[in-house]
Amino acid sequence: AVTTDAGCPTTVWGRDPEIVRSIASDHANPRYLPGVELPEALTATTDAVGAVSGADVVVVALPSKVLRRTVAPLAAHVRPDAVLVSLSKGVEHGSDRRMSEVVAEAAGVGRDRVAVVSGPNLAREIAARQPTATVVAATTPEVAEQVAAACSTDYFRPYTNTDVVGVEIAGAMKNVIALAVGMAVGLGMGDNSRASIITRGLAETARLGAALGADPQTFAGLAGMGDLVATCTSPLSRNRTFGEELGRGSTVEEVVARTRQTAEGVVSCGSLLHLARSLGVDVPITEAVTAVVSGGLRPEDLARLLLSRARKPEVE
Ligand SMILES: NC(=O)C1=CN([C@@H]2O[C@H](COP(=O)(O)OP(=O)(O)OC[C@H]3O[C@@H](n4cnc5c(N)ncnc54)[C@H](O)[C@@H]3O)[C@@H](O)[C@H]2O)C=CC1
Ligand SMILES: O=C(CO)COP(=O)(O)O
Repeated sequence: AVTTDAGCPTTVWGRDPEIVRSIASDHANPRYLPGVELPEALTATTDAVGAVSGADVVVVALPSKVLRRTVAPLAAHVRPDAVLVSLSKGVEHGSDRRMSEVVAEAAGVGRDRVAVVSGPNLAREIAARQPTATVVAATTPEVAEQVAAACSTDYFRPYTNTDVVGVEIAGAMKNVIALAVGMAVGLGMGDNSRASIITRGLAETARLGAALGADPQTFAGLAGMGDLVATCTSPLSRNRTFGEELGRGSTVEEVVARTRQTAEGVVSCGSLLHLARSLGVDVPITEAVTAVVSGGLRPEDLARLLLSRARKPEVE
């Protein structure tokens, strides 16, 4: 919808013929965006090859788990000069690859042709055209600017950045931190606990980013603090809501069974922990969340575990 509003003819691909028909004919997606009116100019198709063939920008908005296998069959149909854009927030299980790396590999294109859009961008609020800002990151300013121009509207303001690593690590980590905040809320903890987890979550995100060569300033920006605050404080966040249900006593399996959409933090906390350990980076909140998700720790023991760690300087 944003690219359509930005004046770019846009086609959405979907697997479910009923949803595709509804987007194309009724300008609505009652399953995912009830009550939202989509732009009349937005078209939709179940033909993925038709959707990507000829497109100069291909936007990939898939759960991290299915990204590689969904993009790979389309590789031969992507225009050689097309730019691919990843909206996905996670780290691939098994390879620890960032989403833009997975897109580049699956599509068989250079990393300089893959951009990332990430920021405080809850889908429902954007669909309702509520004002927000975001970050478009690409290895070159030219590609970032091309994508920014394609999604710039009077309610959606993109800022460009060439720190792809920082933007993606921030987007993946904030989901894990939102799970921890959700657990605290579900357990009845208040604003001090929430703010402490958000702030120390940002500290461990920046530490991991630094070890991967990210620009420290990215973490104070929209894709860092901005998205972290939006996700950790919004009832619209699937990750925070998932954490809340864990905090109230549900098991991971029970919440997964009840949830139709993806809570990426559950999928990627283990990979992020693995990545951090391989670099010798301390990520205590991610470690605790991974322990809860894998069944090795009860949410009610999470605070005690984090607070009993050895004292240390705030800034190291
Ligand atoms: N929903 C949101 O507010 C935002 C989501 N993101 C990120 O975007 C990514 C996608 O998120 P959502 O759209 O919310 O996820 P979702 O769980 O709603 O799924 C997105 C779409 O992928 C389709 N899909 C699922 N499995 C598939 C498969 N095997 N093959 C092809 N398509 C499949 C689903 O049918 C759905 O239409 C995630 O990484 C998320 O972190 C980023 C910013 C905001
Ligand atoms: O990434 C998001 C907002 O920027 C969406 O968060 P959730 O995946 O937790 O719903």
